[in-house]
Amino acid sequence: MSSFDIELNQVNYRYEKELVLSNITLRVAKGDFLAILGPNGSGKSTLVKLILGLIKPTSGEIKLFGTPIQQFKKREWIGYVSQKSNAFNQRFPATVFEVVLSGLTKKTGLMKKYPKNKDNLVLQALKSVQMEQFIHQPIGELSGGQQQRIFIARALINEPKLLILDEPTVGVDHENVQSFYNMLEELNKKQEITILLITHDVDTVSNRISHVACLNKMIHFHGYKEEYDAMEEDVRENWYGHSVRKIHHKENVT
Ligand SMILES: Nc1ncnc2c1ncn2[C@@H]1O[C@H](COP(=O)(O)OP(=O)(O)OP(=O)(O)O)[C@@H](O)[C@H]1O
Repeated sequence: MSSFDIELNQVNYRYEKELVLSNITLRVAKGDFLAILGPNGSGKSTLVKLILGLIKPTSGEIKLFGTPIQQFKKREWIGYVSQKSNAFNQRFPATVFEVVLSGLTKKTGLMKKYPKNKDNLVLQALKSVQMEQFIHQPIGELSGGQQQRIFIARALINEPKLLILDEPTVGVDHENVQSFYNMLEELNKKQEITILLITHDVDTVSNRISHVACLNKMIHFHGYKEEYDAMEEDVRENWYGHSVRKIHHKENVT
């Protein structure tokens, strides 16, 4: 069995006439914490849609946990949190418990009921994101950052091996962004969950990630975070299309 959680080989994708992703070859190993960087419209969300199986590549091959995506059945191994998750208004009629439970994909029995230990599963997922004290609260009463943690718990209830996050800190205030990334780091290091994170927030997340991939229609760089840090600024600007801030990760330690 392949040691890669995600493997893309020479993947192309076009919407109508526009080639959005070109010759993408990318491998994400178990335990990697990969940040995908790229300017607006560079194909980041399209790449995620391909990995989630929501769209099919125009050409090329995608494997998940060593299995071609067409045959891959273990959907519960992959948790996904989008940037728009944290958008409930105050009156949304669901509690934190209900939102987390709704993420459970495996149900038991003929009638597809929730398992007997469902309360415990919800509690464990909430503990992983340090939100267990909010279990009975209406979701709409939580802040954007807290809601985003609840959506991560919703993904964690299936005990995924891989977590995909599309700009999860959009709408999260600056103070809470650091603790949000601390939590992701813990999930990665302690629970050994592989993380693929789309972000513009390179500076803040820099301490936590192991790898960086720079995408702008094609993969311009994929390697260890240290190699990315060592790259000259003008090289990065070349693929990014405009100036990008250099990472000073040691200054960001909390
Ligand atoms: N459903 C669609 N139909 C046609 N073109 C699309 C569609 N979705 C995205 N595109 C185009 O594909 C390109 C890549 O879009 P994508 O959303 O993957 O980029 P992105 O890197 O996620 O952007 P952002 O950072 O702004 O979210 C863009 O040129 C976009 O206009």
